[in-house]
Amino acid sequence: KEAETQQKLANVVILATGGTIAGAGASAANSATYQAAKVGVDKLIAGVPELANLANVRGEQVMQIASESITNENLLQLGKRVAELADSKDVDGIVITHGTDTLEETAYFLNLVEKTDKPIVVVGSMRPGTAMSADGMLNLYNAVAVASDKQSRGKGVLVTMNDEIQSGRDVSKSINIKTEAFKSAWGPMGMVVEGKSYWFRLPAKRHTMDSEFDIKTISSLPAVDIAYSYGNVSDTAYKALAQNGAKAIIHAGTGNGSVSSRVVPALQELRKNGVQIIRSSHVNQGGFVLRNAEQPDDKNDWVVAHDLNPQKARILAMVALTKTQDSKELQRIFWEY
Ligand SMILES: NC(=O)C[C@H](N)C(=O)O
Repeated sequence: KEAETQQKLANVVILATGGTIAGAGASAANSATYQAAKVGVDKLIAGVPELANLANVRGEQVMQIASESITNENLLQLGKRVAELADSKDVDGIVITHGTDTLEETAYFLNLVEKTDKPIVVVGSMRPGTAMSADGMLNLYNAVAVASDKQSRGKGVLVTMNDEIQSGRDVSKSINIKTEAFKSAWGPMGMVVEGKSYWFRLPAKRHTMDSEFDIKTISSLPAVDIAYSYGNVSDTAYKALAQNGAKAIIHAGTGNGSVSSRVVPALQELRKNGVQIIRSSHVNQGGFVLRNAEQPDDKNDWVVAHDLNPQKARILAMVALTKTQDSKELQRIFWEY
Protein backbone atom coordinates (compact mmCIF):
# COMPACT_ATOMS: atom_id res chain seq x y z
CA LYS A 1 0.00 0.00 0.00
CA GLU A 2 2.78 2.40 0.94
CA ALA A 3 4.61 1.65 -2.31
CA GLU A 4 1.40 2.38 -4.20
CA THR A 5 0.89 5.85 -2.70
CA GLN A 6 4.57 6.61 -3.20
CA GLN A 7 4.16 5.82 -6.89
CA LYS A 8 1.20 8.17 -7.21
CA LEU A 9 3.02 11.07 -5.58
CA ALA A 10 4.96 13.48 -7.78
CA ASN A 11 8.76 13.41 -7.70
CA VAL A 12 10.08 16.77 -6.56
CA VAL A 13 13.75 17.74 -6.29
CA ILE A 14 14.70 20.49 -3.84
CA LEU A 15 17.78 22.41 -4.98
CA ALA A 16 19.19 24.29 -2.01
CA THR A 17 21.27 27.43 -2.50
CA GLY A 18 21.40 28.91 1.02
CA GLY A 19 19.75 32.08 2.31
CA THR A 20 17.85 32.71 5.52
CA ILE A 21 15.67 29.66 4.95
CA ALA A 22 18.92 27.81 5.74
CA GLY A 23 19.91 30.32 8.40
CA ALA A 24 20.59 29.90 12.12
CA GLY A 25 20.53 32.38 14.98
CA ALA A 26 21.92 32.25 18.51
CA SER A 27 18.48 32.23 20.15
CA ALA A 28 14.80 31.92 19.28
CA ALA A 29 14.47 35.67 19.85
CA ASN A 30 16.90 36.37 16.99
CA SER A 31 14.63 36.85 13.98
CA ALA A 32 16.85 39.38 12.21
CA THR A 33 20.31 38.73 13.69
CA TYR A 34 21.59 35.38 12.44
CA GLN A 35 23.85 33.77 9.88
CA ALA A 36 22.32 32.85 6.53
CA ALA A 37 23.28 29.68 4.63
CA LYS A 38 24.18 27.40 7.56
CA VAL A 39 21.74 24.48 7.38
CA GLY A 40 22.11 21.74 4.76
CA VAL A 41 19.30 20.58 2.48
CA ASP A 42 18.82 17.20 4.20
CA LYS A 43 18.20 18.92 7.51
CA LEU A 44 15.77 21.36 5.85
CA ILE A 45 13.79 18.46 4.42
CA ALA A 46 13.92 16.51 7.69
CA GLY A 47 12.54 19.61 9.43
CA VAL A 48 9.24 19.31 7.52
CA PRO A 49 8.24 15.61 7.67
CA GLU A 50 4.83 16.51 6.14
CA LEU A 51 6.58 17.02 2.78
CA ALA A 52 6.41 13.24 2.39
CA ASN A 53 2.60 13.48 2.18
CA LEU A 54 2.86 15.84 -0.79
CA ALA A 55 5.62 14.32 -2.93
CA ASN A 56 8.58 12.00 -3.12
CA VAL A 57 11.13 14.61 -2.19
CA ARG A 58 14.90 14.50 -2.53
CA GLY A 59 17.41 17.28 -1.99
CA GLU A 60 20.58 18.54 -3.63
CA GLN A 61 22.89 21.21 -2.22
CA VAL A 62 23.82 23.28 -5.28
CA MET A 63 25.58 26.00 -3.28
CA GLN A 64 25.44 27.41 0.26
CA ILE A 65 25.45 31.21 0.13
CA ALA A 66 23.58 34.29 1.28
CA SER A 67 21.81 35.49 -1.85
CA GLU A 68 23.29 39.00 -1.80
CA SER A 69 26.57 37.28 -2.78
CA ILE A 70 25.22 35.42 -5.80
CA THR A 71 27.24 35.80 -9.02
CA ASN A 72 26.42 35.34 -12.69
CA GLU A 73 28.40 32.07 -12.55
CA ASN A 74 26.14 30.88 -9.71
CA LEU A 75 23.09 31.74 -11.82
CA LEU A 76 24.40 29.75 -14.77
CA GLN A 77 25.33 26.78 -12.59
CA LEU A 78 21.88 26.70 -11.01
CA GLY A 79 20.12 27.26 -14.34
CA LYS A 80 21.97 24.39 -16.00
CA ARG A 81 21.19 22.00 -13.14
CA VAL A 82 17.50 22.96 -13.27
CA ALA A 83 17.46 22.24 -17.03
CA GLU A 84 19.06 18.80 -16.53
CA LEU A 85 16.50 17.88 -13.89
CA ALA A 86 13.60 19.24 -15.96
CA ASP A 87 14.73 16.95 -18.81
CA SER A 88 14.68 13.92 -16.54
CA LYS A 89 11.62 11.66 -16.87
CA ASP A 90 11.49 10.96 -13.17
CA VAL A 91 11.35 14.59 -12.08
CA ASP A 92 7.91 16.22 -12.00
CA GLY A 93 8.75 19.47 -10.29
CA ILE A 94 11.67 21.49 -8.93
CA VAL A 95 11.88 23.64 -5.81
CA ILE A 96 14.77 26.03 -5.25
CA THR A 97 15.45 27.29 -1.74
CA HIS A 98 17.08 30.71 -2.00
CA GLY A 99 17.92 33.82 -0.01
CA THR A 100 15.28 36.47 -0.38
CA ASP A 101 17.57 39.41 -1.22
CA THR A 102 18.07 38.38 -4.85
CA LEU A 103 15.36 35.72 -5.08
CA GLU A 104 13.41 37.88 -7.55
CA GLU A 105 16.44 38.04 -9.87
CA THR A 106 17.06 34.29 -9.90
CA ALA A 107 13.34 33.54 -10.37
CA TYR A 108 13.14 35.92 -13.34
CA PHE A 109 16.37 34.53 -14.84
CA LEU A 110 15.01 30.96 -14.70
CA ASN A 111 11.66 32.18 -16.07
CA LEU A 112 13.53 33.43 -19.15
CA VAL A 113 15.87 30.51 -19.86
CA GLU A 114 14.32 27.19 -18.73
CA LYS A 115 12.64 25.39 -21.62
CA THR A 116 10.18 23.33 -19.63
CA ASP A 117 6.55 23.41 -18.56
CA LYS A 118 7.34 21.48 -15.38
CA PRO A 119 6.76 23.56 -12.25
CA ILE A 120 9.83 25.44 -10.97
CA VAL A 121 9.17 27.10 -7.61
CA VAL A 122 11.62 29.41 -5.86
CA VAL A 123 11.19 29.86 -2.11
CA GLY A 124 12.90 31.56 0.81
CA SER A 125 12.11 32.82 4.27
CA MET A 126 12.36 36.06 6.18
CA ARG A 127 13.30 34.44 9.50
CA PRO A 128 15.82 31.67 10.16
CA GLY A 129 14.50 28.26 11.20
CA THR A 130 15.80 28.83 14.74
CA ALA A 131 13.54 31.87 15.30
CA MET A 132 10.08 32.06 16.89
CA SER A 133 7.37 31.96 14.20
CA ALA A 134 9.92 30.99 11.57
CA ASP A 135 8.27 31.16 8.13
CA GLY A 136 10.57 28.80 6.21
CA MET A 137 8.79 25.54 7.07
CA LEU A 138 5.42 26.61 5.73
CA ASN A 139 6.93 28.41 2.74
CA LEU A 140 8.81 25.22 1.83
CA TYR A 141 5.73 23.05 2.38
CA ASN A 142 3.79 25.38 0.06
CA ALA A 143 6.57 25.31 -2.53
CA VAL A 144 6.55 21.51 -2.64
CA ALA A 145 2.73 21.53 -2.80
CA VAL A 146 2.83 23.86 -5.82
CA ALA A 147 5.74 22.02 -7.49
CA SER A 148 3.95 18.66 -7.24
CA ASP A 149 0.64 19.98 -8.60
CA LYS A 150 -0.07 19.42 -12.34
CA GLN A 151 -2.05 22.69 -12.35
CA SER A 152 1.21 24.59 -11.84
CA ARG A 153 2.58 23.47 -15.23
CA GLY A 154 3.24 26.04 -17.92
CA LYS A 155 2.68 29.05 -15.67
CA GLY A 156 6.31 30.19 -15.63
CA VAL A 157 8.66 30.16 -12.67
CA LEU A 158 6.72 30.64 -9.44
CA VAL A 159 7.53 31.97 -5.97
CA THR A 160 5.71 30.83 -2.83
CA MET A 161 6.06 33.20 0.12
CA ASN A 162 3.57 34.09 2.85
CA ASP A 163 0.84 31.72 1.52
CA GLU A 164 0.83 33.41 -1.89
CA ILE A 165 1.81 32.08 -5.32
CA GLN A 166 3.61 34.84 -7.17
CA SER A 167 4.94 35.09 -10.71
CA GLY A 168 8.75 34.92 -10.70
CA ARG A 169 8.72 37.67 -13.31
CA ASP A 170 6.65 40.16 -11.37
CA VAL A 171 7.46 39.54 -7.75
CA SER A 172 9.88 41.72 -5.85
CA LYS A 173 11.11 41.92 -2.27
CA SER A 174 9.26 45.07 -1.29
CA ILE A 175 9.52 44.98 2.50
CA ASN A 176 12.31 43.67 4.73
CA ILE A 177 12.09 42.10 8.21
CA LYS A 178 8.35 41.34 7.90
CA THR A 179 7.12 38.02 6.50
CA GLU A 180 4.81 39.69 3.95
CA ALA A 181 7.93 40.83 2.09
CA PHE A 182 7.14 39.73 -1.46
CA LYS A 183 4.77 41.78 -3.59
CA SER A 184 3.96 42.10 -7.23
CA ALA A 185 2.61 45.29 -8.81
CA TRP A 186 0.15 43.09 -10.73
CA GLY A 187 -0.95 41.02 -7.74
CA PRO A 188 -0.31 37.40 -6.75
CA MET A 189 -1.33 34.58 -9.11
CA GLY A 190 -2.89 32.50 -6.37
CA MET A 191 -2.79 31.18 -2.82
CA VAL A 192 -1.66 27.95 -1.17
CA VAL A 193 -3.70 26.87 1.85
CA GLU A 194 -3.06 23.61 3.71
CA GLY A 195 -1.11 22.23 0.78
CA LYS A 196 -3.70 23.03 -1.88
CA SER A 197 -3.27 25.66 -4.60
CA TYR A 198 -5.97 28.15 -5.61
CA TRP A 199 -5.26 30.00 -8.88
CA PHE A 200 -6.64 33.37 -9.97
CA ARG A 201 -4.36 34.80 -12.70
CA LEU A 202 -1.98 33.77 -15.49
CA PRO A 203 1.14 35.60 -16.69
CA ALA A 204 0.77 37.56 -19.93
CA LYS A 205 4.47 37.83 -20.78
CA ARG A 206 6.61 35.25 -22.63
CA HIS A 207 8.35 32.71 -20.40
CA THR A 208 9.93 29.22 -20.23
CA MET A 209 8.57 27.09 -23.13
CA ASP A 210 7.61 30.21 -25.09
CA SER A 211 10.93 31.99 -24.53
CA GLU A 212 13.53 32.45 -27.29
CA PHE A 213 16.31 31.98 -24.71
CA ASP A 214 17.70 28.63 -23.59
CA ILE A 215 20.10 28.05 -20.71
CA LYS A 216 21.68 25.16 -22.64
CA THR A 217 23.11 27.60 -25.20
CA ILE A 218 24.31 30.22 -22.70
CA SER A 219 27.85 29.79 -21.40
CA SER A 220 28.48 33.26 -20.00
CA LEU A 221 26.57 36.45 -19.23
CA PRO A 222 27.78 39.91 -20.27
CA ALA A 223 28.52 42.64 -17.73
CA VAL A 224 25.42 44.73 -17.09
CA ASP A 225 25.38 47.16 -14.18
CA ILE A 226 22.99 49.52 -12.45
CA ALA A 227 23.43 53.20 -11.59
CA TYR A 228 21.03 54.78 -9.10
CA SER A 229 19.58 58.24 -9.61
CA TYR A 230 18.63 60.93 -7.06
CA GLY A 231 18.76 64.70 -6.64
CA ASN A 232 22.20 66.22 -7.28
CA VAL A 233 23.34 63.00 -9.02
CA SER A 234 26.49 63.18 -11.17
CA ASP A 235 27.61 61.06 -14.13
CA THR A 236 30.54 59.54 -12.19
CA ALA A 237 28.97 56.13 -11.55
CA TYR A 238 27.76 55.73 -15.15
CA LYS A 239 31.18 56.55 -16.60
CA ALA A 240 32.96 54.29 -14.11
CA LEU A 241 30.70 51.34 -14.90
CA ALA A 242 31.27 51.76 -18.63
CA GLN A 243 35.00 52.09 -18.11
CA ASN A 244 34.90 48.87 -16.15
CA GLY A 245 33.41 47.04 -19.14
CA ALA A 246 29.61 47.28 -18.75
CA LYS A 247 27.92 46.39 -22.06
CA ALA A 248 24.68 47.92 -20.81
CA ILE A 249 23.88 50.28 -17.97
CA ILE A 250 20.53 50.14 -16.24
CA HIS A 251 19.53 53.65 -15.25
CA ALA A 252 17.67 53.20 -11.95
CA GLY A 253 15.84 56.41 -12.54
CA THR A 254 13.60 58.65 -10.51
CA GLY A 255 9.85 58.62 -11.30
CA ASN A 256 9.20 57.74 -14.95
CA GLY A 257 12.84 56.72 -15.36
CA SER A 258 13.70 60.39 -15.77
CA VAL A 259 17.36 61.38 -16.28
CA SER A 260 19.03 64.39 -14.68
CA SER A 261 20.29 67.05 -17.09
CA ARG A 262 23.64 66.56 -15.33
CA VAL A 263 23.74 62.95 -16.58
CA VAL A 264 22.14 63.12 -20.05
CA PRO A 265 25.29 64.15 -22.01
CA ALA A 266 27.33 61.28 -20.53
CA LEU A 267 24.64 58.74 -21.40
CA GLN A 268 24.40 60.06 -24.97
CA GLU A 269 28.16 59.75 -25.26
CA LEU A 270 28.25 56.23 -23.78
CA ARG A 271 25.56 55.09 -26.24
CA LYS A 272 27.64 56.48 -29.15
CA ASN A 273 30.51 54.34 -27.82
CA GLY A 274 28.34 51.21 -27.95
CA VAL A 275 27.04 50.91 -24.38
CA GLN A 276 23.29 50.18 -24.22
CA ILE A 277 21.39 52.59 -21.98
CA ILE A 278 18.25 51.17 -20.41
CA ARG A 279 15.93 53.47 -18.49
CA SER A 280 14.05 51.94 -15.56
CA SER A 281 12.44 53.40 -12.44
CA HIS A 282 13.36 52.90 -8.79
CA VAL A 283 9.92 53.83 -7.43
CA ASN A 284 8.98 51.26 -4.79
CA GLN A 285 5.79 49.68 -6.09
CA GLY A 286 5.21 49.37 -9.79
CA GLY A 287 7.55 51.47 -11.89
CA PHE A 288 6.40 51.90 -15.48
CA VAL A 289 8.65 53.58 -18.02
CA LEU A 290 7.32 54.69 -21.38
CA ARG A 291 9.40 55.24 -24.51
CA ASN A 292 9.99 58.88 -25.39
CA ALA A 293 8.26 60.09 -22.23
CA GLU A 294 10.60 62.30 -20.15
CA GLN A 295 13.48 61.55 -22.56
CA PRO A 296 13.70 61.25 -26.40
CA ASP A 297 14.64 57.56 -26.52
CA ASP A 298 14.29 57.34 -30.32
CA LYS A 299 16.76 60.19 -30.79
CA ASN A 300 19.17 58.92 -28.12
CA ASP A 301 18.83 55.27 -29.18
CA TRP A 302 18.08 54.27 -25.60
CA VAL A 303 15.84 51.43 -24.40
CA VAL A 304 13.11 51.53 -21.74
CA ALA A 305 12.67 48.75 -19.18
CA HIS A 306 8.85 48.77 -19.34
CA ASP A 307 7.60 47.69 -15.87
CA LEU A 308 10.78 45.86 -14.84
CA ASN A 309 12.56 47.21 -11.77
CA PRO A 310 16.30 47.91 -12.17
CA GLN A 311 17.50 44.53 -10.88
CA LYS A 312 15.08 42.61 -13.12
CA ALA A 313 15.99 44.84 -16.08
CA ARG A 314 19.61 43.84 -15.48
CA ILE A 315 18.71 40.15 -15.71
CA LEU A 316 16.75 40.57 -18.94
CA ALA A 317 19.46 42.75 -20.50
CA MET A 318 22.16 40.15 -19.74
CA VAL A 319 20.09 37.34 -21.23
CA ALA A 320 19.06 39.40 -24.28
CA LEU A 321 22.64 40.53 -24.98
CA THR A 322 23.69 36.87 -25.36
CA LYS A 323 21.62 36.97 -28.58
CA THR A 324 21.59 40.52 -29.94
CA GLN A 325 23.49 43.81 -29.72
CA ASP A 326 20.78 45.69 -31.61
CA SER A 327 18.94 48.30 -29.53
CA LYS A 328 15.66 47.83 -31.45
CA GLU A 329 15.74 44.10 -30.79
CA LEU A 330 16.58 44.80 -27.18
CA GLN A 331 13.53 47.07 -26.93
CA ARG A 332 11.30 44.41 -28.51
CA ILE A 333 12.55 41.93 -25.91
CA PHE A 334 11.81 44.38 -23.11
CA TRP A 335 8.21 44.71 -24.34
CA GLU A 336 7.70 40.95 -24.69
CA TYR A 337 9.26 39.46 -21.53
N1 LIG B 1 15.89 36.64 4.09
C1 LIG B 1 17.02 36.35 3.43
O1 LIG B 1 17.09 35.30 2.85
C2 LIG B 1 18.10 37.37 3.42
C3 LIG B 1 19.50 36.89 3.19
N2 LIG B 1 20.40 38.01 3.27
C4 LIG B 1 19.69 36.25 1.81
O2 LIG B 1 19.22 36.77 0.85
O3 LIG B 1 20.34 35.24 1.73
